Amino acid sequence: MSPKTIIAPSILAADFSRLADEVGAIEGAADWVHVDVMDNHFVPNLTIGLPVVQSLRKATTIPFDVHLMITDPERWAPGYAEAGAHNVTFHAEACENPVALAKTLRAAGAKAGLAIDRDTSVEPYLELLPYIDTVLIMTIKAGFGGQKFMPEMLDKVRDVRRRVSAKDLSVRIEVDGGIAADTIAQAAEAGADAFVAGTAVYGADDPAEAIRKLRALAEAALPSHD
Ligand SMILES: O=C(CO)[C@H](O)[C@H](O)COP(=O)(O)O
Repeated sequence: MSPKTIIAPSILAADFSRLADEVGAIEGAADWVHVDVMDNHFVPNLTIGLPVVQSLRKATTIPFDVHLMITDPERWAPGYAEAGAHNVTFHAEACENPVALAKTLRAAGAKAGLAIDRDTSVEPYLELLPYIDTVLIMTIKAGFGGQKFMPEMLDKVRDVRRRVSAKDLSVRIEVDGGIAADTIAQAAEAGADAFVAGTAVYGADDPAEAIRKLRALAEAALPSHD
């Protein structure tokens, strides 16, 4: 059975020279490792790509939650599924046919995620929910860690949660950007059940303890979706 709440630390805030150790520090505490892939086209920042993900996959048993902030996800996303990613999330703004790509990812053995950036309305994508496994709502503008959480993005979370409940769908609602001890409860109350946290985990003295605290705060605030 899947856990009620997913905490997914983002390695964007980790020390890239010691990635295997940084992932080791959250083993046993994190549900997923969130891997931010940026191409300096879709977003004005450049991080890591497939070779690093393939190597890091061998260093941990924690499922990978790959977030592709790239153009042309149709070309690259299947490779991450083949590399063993649990979820592969691509951006709605970068993809012409999200349902087709979701099918390809599922056929390659991964869950399919659809990400919605700050300036994109979620409304046109609600009808696609039956075809995807995770909706990732950006609570910042995609591209950089350490930004301030935008509570106004939570209306999108509420809209998705309403549709998921109304249609009795099995879709995770993930939030990403500025998630920390002082913001996670609001996101959980709005209906999120998966939480990406970079700075709040890797900026803490004890990343595993930071995850436990975030989980407790989220679960205390989580409404019942039954
Ligand atoms: O997708 C991202 C940036 O585009 C990161 O996952 C996100 O910013 C997490 O970092 P932080 O918790 O520090 O905000």
